[in-house]
Amino acid sequence: MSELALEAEKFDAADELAPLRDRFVLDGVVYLDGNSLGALPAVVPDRVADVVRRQWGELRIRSWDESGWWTAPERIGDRIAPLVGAAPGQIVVGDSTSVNVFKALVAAVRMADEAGEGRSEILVDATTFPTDGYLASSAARLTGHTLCAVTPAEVPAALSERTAAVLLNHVDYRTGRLHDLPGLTAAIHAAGALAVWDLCHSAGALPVGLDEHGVDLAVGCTYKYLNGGPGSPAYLYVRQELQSRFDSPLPGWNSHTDPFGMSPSYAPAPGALRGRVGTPDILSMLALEAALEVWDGVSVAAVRAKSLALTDFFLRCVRAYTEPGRVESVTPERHEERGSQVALRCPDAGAVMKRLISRGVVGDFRHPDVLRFGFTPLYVGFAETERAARILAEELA
Ligand SMILES: Cc1ncc(COP(=O)(O)O)c(C=O)c1O
Ligand SMILES: Nc1c(O)cccc1C(=O)C[C@H](N)C(=O)O
Repeated sequence: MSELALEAEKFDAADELAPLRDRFVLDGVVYLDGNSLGALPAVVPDRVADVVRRQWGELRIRSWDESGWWTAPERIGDRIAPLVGAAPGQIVVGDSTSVNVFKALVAAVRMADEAGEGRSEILVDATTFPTDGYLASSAARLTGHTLCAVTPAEVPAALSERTAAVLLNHVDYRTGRLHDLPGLTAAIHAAGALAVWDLCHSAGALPVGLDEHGVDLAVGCTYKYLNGGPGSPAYLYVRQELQSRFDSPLPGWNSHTDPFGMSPSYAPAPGALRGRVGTPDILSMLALEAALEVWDGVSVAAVRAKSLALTDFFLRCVRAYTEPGRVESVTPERHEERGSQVALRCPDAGAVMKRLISRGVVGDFRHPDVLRFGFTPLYVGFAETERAARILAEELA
């Protein structure tokens, strides 16, 4: 056994999160793709069966009240809140991340407009996951603002008295770079603008501190590190002090203060409920609620510590096993700048990832030349991390 393999055994033996793996349905595959689709939590299948057979099949319409269907978006939002550092009453679950990006950004721009300072520009992360960029462009056209794409590092210099809102990714989906949410939020506020953060690649992998850092609005998906399942609903955070000014661009009847009053005129509900739109997708939403039970008793700080240990160890193994220069890591070395993934560049990344998957090491290929490995500390261990690096080196040889 190699020295690194022995080291991995010691790390696994000392890993206080290791028992959590039993809360998931996993096989012998090394699953390093939880940043695209989290693994299935073991409680989910029976819960979904109960929702379908009993709540829907037997209680039928009564379940909107008796099974808590109607209030699921805010109840599950409160379950996500501690994972992203938010007090209750500020998060609703529903719709996709894309839709929530639109709601959050347009609402932010409307708040800025309302202040009457003539702020005419939106800044968007030039390195963003594409959907945010497309939606920012549409939001800018709809609100009559100009859109300026800058990298997160360029944001402080790009801010001005013209800036209305800034849309940023907390962790870059391609490189795994963790951006400075506290520092950038403070800079955005100092310029008098609003900060909207996309937490898709950070929530469930590291502490976010939404309340602590005064983030204005945030969105995120639940199918990555929150393991909610394919297409599980996303969430929208609206800071409490801003909720009364949150003017949704999608004011559906579910966000009406009296939905069953069936009034022809719209009057928004108080609080985070304003972020709701239409009827929630109950099957996905209750699968997510069950999935969130894996977090019972788990500290995000411990998850972060293990995530950094795993990514450090993977980088060490890759360097030890792979011919120098064969791959180049585009993931920052500094812990303060690293999310929960390692991204390695090589010209034949697409073909290499196909071979890796066929050998039971599942990561992602991201266009044009990135091998992406996501580390979900709740179920990934050190021995399999070493094995992944060893098989990768064989495939790169
Ligand atoms: C940063 C980021 N934003 C948004 C999305 C997509 O959101 P949606 O769930 O709407 O497809 C993803 C991944 O799919 C993402 O990585
Ligand atoms: N949402 C996805 C999907 O529906 C199919 C395949 C992948 C995804 C993803 O989530 C991709 C992911 N956001 C990424 O960072 O690449």
